[in-house]
Amino acid sequence: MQMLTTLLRQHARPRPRVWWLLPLVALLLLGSIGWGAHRIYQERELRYRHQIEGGLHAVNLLQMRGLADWRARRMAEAAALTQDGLLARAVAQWRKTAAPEREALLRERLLILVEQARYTAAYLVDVQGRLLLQPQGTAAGLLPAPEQQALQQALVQAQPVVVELRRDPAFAFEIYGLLAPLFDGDRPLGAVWLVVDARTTLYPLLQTWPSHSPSAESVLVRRQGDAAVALSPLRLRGEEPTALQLPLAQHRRDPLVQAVEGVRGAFYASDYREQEVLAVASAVPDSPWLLVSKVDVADAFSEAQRREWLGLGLLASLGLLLLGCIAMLWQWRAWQRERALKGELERNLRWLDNAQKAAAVGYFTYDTRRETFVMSRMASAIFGLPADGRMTLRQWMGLLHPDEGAQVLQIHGRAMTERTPLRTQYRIRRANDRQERWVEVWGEYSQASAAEPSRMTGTVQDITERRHTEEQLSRYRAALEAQVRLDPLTQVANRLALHEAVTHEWSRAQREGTPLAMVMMDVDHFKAYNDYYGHVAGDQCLRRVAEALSALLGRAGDLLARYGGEEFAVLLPGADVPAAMAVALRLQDQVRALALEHRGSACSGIVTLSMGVTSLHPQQHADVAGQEAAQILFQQADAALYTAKQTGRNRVVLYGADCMAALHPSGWTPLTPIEPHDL
Ligand SMILES: Nc1nc2c(ncn2[C@@H]2O[C@H](COP(=O)(O)OP(=O)(O)OP(=O)(O)O)[C@@H](O)[C@H]2O)c(=O)[nH]1
Repeated sequence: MQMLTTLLRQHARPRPRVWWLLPLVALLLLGSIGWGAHRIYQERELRYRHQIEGGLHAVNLLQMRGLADWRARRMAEAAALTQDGLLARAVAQWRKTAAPEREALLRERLLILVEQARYTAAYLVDVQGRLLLQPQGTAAGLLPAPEQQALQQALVQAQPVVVELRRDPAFAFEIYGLLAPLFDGDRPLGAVWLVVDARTTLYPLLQTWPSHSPSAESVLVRRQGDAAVALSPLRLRGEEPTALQLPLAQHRRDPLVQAVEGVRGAFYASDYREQEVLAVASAVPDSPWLLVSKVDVADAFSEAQRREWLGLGLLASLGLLLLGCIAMLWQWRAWQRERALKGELERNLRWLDNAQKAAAVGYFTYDTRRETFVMSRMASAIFGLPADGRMTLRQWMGLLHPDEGAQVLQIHGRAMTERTPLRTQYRIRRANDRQERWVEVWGEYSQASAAEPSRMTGTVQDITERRHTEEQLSRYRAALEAQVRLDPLTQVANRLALHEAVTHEWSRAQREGTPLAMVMMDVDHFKAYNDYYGHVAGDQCLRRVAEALSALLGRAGDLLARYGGEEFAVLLPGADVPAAMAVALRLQDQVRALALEHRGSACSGIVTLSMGVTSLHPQQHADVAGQEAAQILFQQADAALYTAKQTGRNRVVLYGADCMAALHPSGWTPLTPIEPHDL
């Protein structure tokens, strides 16, 4: 116990106040979330950078390789021309004798070069750089200065020489030139000048980008004195390719200048538009050119982010789709479960309804706070209400039978206050047809908690038919009871009724201290009557005697009974000996007054009675109980009757000691009591 108290005290002790720690914890939490978000942002940015730099590097490398391959292929084609002995002999012969068929042959050869190898132009030139032939016919004029220089170099080196990309007034576009020298043995014959349009063959190599970024482009750049000369195909700007000349000293931060200055790989710079760009620079093998691929930083990042968002969006969409599918599946299963439950509930309700109908029992709940009944269909039908299952307290009170309304309310009120089960039957007037019906209500009040309203749940049963049957049964039983105590011939009480009355009246006599008298009587010579007049007449005689006797007895409590055969007895509560004798004599006179002829009688010509009279007083028989008193009364009256018979009949004898001696000469013997089943 002590331990419990200690524990309770510990439990009840106020806890330390830590509320001031909460803002600190919240601040720390916020700080760590912010720091985490910053770290994630930094990591993401770094990842973007690596991703973009890697992508740009790959593009630059691919384009540079494309350029190198392209140049190598052109050089190989030019070398093949130099080594073509047939071509050299044909040129030598044509130069010796300019026959038209030889010229046509050479023109054909030049045409094949233009069409198959996709050169813009192909010229045959002599060793001085004079233009001799082209696919369309003879040509006139001199090689431009750079090509002239390249021709001399080619003739000296006996191998093709490239004239790098440049602008020439004779062409409307940047050109790339090749001079393939021709020799007849060791004797130089001239050369084939191959002209390439950079726009159609070279620039497309720089325009292959995996991105739609508008600022992404690749530029060819080379040093020319103190300037960087750049050729940009201007991939997506819809403009003519431009050639830029950037003085090195003025554009130090420009990516093209930096590339010319020797920077390689990926680097960040600011271009001629003052935009921050990411650039990758690499040298094109076997050429003075550098390839610079660049993209605006903002543009590249937004594109990478867009790609990531696209991926994320795709993932999120897939996730949502999956969630949607799961939700639909869950919903479908819930719907299936609900449908099964509903089915089962409906089956149960139907079963309950049928059971209620079969038993004519309805159930209800009464809410004491709302003063409303919620009932089953059967209960509504019993009260004669619509099947919506609702009934207010006022409605219910209106249905109660006016004779019992107050009593029913009292019974309900008591059950509610004392929380005792309610078992009651009362009458109602049905709401729909105002028919009077009996109902039996069983209910119990309950209350889940103090906050909840108390409610009564119970059953109501229409017992009208049962009540009617019970009433009929009780009437029938009462009639049967009466029949059991009635003599069928004379319609007066029988021996059983007499015995019950004697016991009952003796108890009353004892209570009230009053006497109780008995007169026993017997029709004289009745055997002779039967013998003379027949049994039917005998029955009739007995009926007339009984009628006469009952007509005389008018006092409440006086009882005439047929004791057996032609014997009658009269019980006289409150009668002492004189009063009993007076009644007996009057009875005798009454029968005599009938003057029923009796030719067989030895004592008179009419029907007469012999009577024995006795009266007991509780004062003299204080300890005698009902059964015993009845025995004494019957015995004494019978003894007196016996004496009356013995002494000549047609007389009244009062019981006395001599009567008993006469009745039982060998001594007194108590009479056996008469029980109802003896009848
Ligand atoms: N008709 C008719 N006769 C009955 C009835 N009950 C008894 N008896 C007859 O009543 C007669 C009674 O005869 P007893 O007991 O010899 O007596 P008694 O002939 O009246 O002679 P005492 O009583 O000595 O005067 C019998 O013959 C019975 O058959 C009855 O209900 N109807």
